[in-house]
Amino acid sequence: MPMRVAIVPAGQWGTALAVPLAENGHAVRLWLRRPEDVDVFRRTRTNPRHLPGAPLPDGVEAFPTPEEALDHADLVILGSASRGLRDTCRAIRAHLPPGALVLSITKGLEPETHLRMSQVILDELPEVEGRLAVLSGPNFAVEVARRLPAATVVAAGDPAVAAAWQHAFMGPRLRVYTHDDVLGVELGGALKNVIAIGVGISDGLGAGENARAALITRGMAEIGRLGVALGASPLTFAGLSGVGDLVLTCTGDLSRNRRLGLAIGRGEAAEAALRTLGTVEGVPTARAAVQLAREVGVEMPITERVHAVLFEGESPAEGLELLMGRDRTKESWHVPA
Ligand SMILES: NC(=O)C1=CN([C@@H]2O[C@H](COP(=O)(O)OP(=O)(O)OC[C@H]3O[C@@H](n4cnc5c(N)ncnc54)[C@H](O)[C@@H]3O)[C@@H](O)[C@H]2O)C=CC1
Ligand SMILES: O=C(CO)COP(=O)(O)O
Repeated sequence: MPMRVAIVPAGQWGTALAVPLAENGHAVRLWLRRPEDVDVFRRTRTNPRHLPGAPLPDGVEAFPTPEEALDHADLVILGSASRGLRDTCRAIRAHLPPGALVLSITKGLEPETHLRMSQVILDELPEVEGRLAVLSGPNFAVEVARRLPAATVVAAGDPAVAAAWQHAFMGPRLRVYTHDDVLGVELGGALKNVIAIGVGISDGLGAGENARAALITRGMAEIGRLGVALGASPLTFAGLSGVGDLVLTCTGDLSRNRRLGLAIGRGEAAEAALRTLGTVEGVPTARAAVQLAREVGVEMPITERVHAVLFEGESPAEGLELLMGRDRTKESWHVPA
């Protein structure tokens, strides 16, 4: 049955997700935060600020206010970067249709509170408890918008909620799997961005392909270690939202996190790279992840080094040397009792 879907706000990822939804016959409304972007959309049917060169199908409309975008919505997608998610929740609260299902597509941890994105949403919008799901997986927005084949995961506490989103999105170009481990799915999507910065740094330094594979694999180990300590199921990290997204982001040059790392590894200024790249979620997430890992007493050596390079003036070469010089250990996801 065709539904009304609001994407609030629609950045690169939210705009791309309008494509499979509209192709499934749903009426999609985008909230574009700058009114001039709405004018451009109405003339060109594109969102050039966030997703240039990707014309959107009939059935997608753009509006300058959340109120208009959310009017009679059955399904609501929160599409902000992590830094704007709280403000987004506050901006939509008064206009959120009662009973609408809500989906988080944001990958990150809040630096000040270490909360996952679904926890931030519930903090601001407690009334959506039971109606909230998260989507995460190996998905570059530009490829989804170009209708290249992709697979992703929707996780929710209530299987019927996850199934509703699966039904809304699933089509010939997008496979959607459901999951019940919200914590594990969200952590995989958030923490892999930090490792992708690390792999980019290593590649930018010219450390080689052996180093890249080692960082990806040991990165998975430390993500799993933190995840399990926090209560996630270890097998979640073997799935699309875990190793799937980690591999994509660490190896795909479309990744902004990887590209930030590449720039740093080549000796370029991080600030300049960040200005060009825009949203790079691994930066704020690195802060939260390091503190969270210390709080629960698990080691995240790669995340620690990325944090030190980003925020403590450590050089990429020093970071690599420190990783290589760590004490001998066994290969495990060992979590202290
Ligand atoms: N672009 C991609 O390929 C994918 C992105 N994601 C995730 O989706 C999330 C959004 O990323 P993109 O759409 O790529 O970023 P983007 O930079 O294209 O869009 C960010 C959106 O957040 C809004 N925003 C930024 N600061 C805000 C604030 N202070 N208050 C309210 N709104 C604010 C912007 O207006 C824009 O609509 C990120 O967490 C990212 O990790 C997930 C999968 C794929
Ligand atoms: O999450 C993503 C791919 O799954 C997008 O990666 P970047 O945010 O690094 O571009």
